[in-house]
Amino acid sequence: MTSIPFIEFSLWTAIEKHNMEFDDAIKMDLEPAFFDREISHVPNDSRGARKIRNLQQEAFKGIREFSYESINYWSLCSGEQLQTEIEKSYLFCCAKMTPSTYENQDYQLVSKKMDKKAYVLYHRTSVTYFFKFSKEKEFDQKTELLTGMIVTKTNASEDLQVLSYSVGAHISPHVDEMGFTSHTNQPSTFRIATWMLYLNDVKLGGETAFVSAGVRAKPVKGSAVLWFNIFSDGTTDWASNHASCPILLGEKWGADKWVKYGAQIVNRKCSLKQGERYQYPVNNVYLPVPKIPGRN
Ligand SMILES: O=C(O)CCC(=O)C(=O)O
Ligand SMILES: [Fe+2]
Repeated sequence: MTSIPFIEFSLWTAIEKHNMEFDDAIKMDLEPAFFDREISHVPNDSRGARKIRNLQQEAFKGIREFSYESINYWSLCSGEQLQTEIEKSYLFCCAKMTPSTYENQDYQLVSKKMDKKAYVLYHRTSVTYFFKFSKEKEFDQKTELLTGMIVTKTNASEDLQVLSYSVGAHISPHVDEMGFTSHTNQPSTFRIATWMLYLNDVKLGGETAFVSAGVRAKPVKGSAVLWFNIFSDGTTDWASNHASCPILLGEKWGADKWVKYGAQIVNRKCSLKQGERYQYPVNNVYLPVPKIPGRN
């Protein structure tokens, strides 16, 4: 049987080894795995880790380019405010719903169907599972109502993907759709938009961090975030680059509904210009489209 002193010894050895390597490496692009060190305040934490993090954060403050995605990732996850007032004013509430009419029903719809066929990937330490909702249109109809997009038609959206995160789990920065940027799949299958639901309240951490847009969404049970992944010419919009911050306390449950490009063609015009963002009406008024730093 393993003794407590042996576990303690192993733990301290691991921490020391980690710190030594960390201080040697002087990494400019830290992996998210290093991220929670600052927050959990591991005793004898590496001084190098703290110093580098603070220096980087100071140096790259406000620069939200692709190459600084890790820095922006921890900054957002640590609670830093990266958006300007003008940028903040572009965010709006799609629909005001009372939690009782909306979130409870979705939560039940989801939990009723859960089974064990979930999987984990390295850069996503959450567990994910796709539901077969082919016969249940109720959820898709609600999504349609709330997003103003076409969701219920055949091939208009993917099956709901449910995500479950335990303590420490995270998803690294990524985009949900590469569009014409990297592959030659049928454009109709592109994930034009992501509609992400939060199914529980997370005690600490677990925010969705938009590393390029410089904003994070706190998981609040019954709320959802909608964002577009591609420009109207079908190429990647790197402003949609996002991640899930590590869970520090509690657990996180979420669900992604990916809406497809093909089905939207009737009410969303293609653009003749490169890199143009979609415009969509809020209370029948078309809002200005913000310029957000992307990859280039
Ligand atoms: O859980 C989150 O906040 C983000 C999830 C996500 O990015 C994804 O499933 O693609
Ligand atoms: Fe994603």
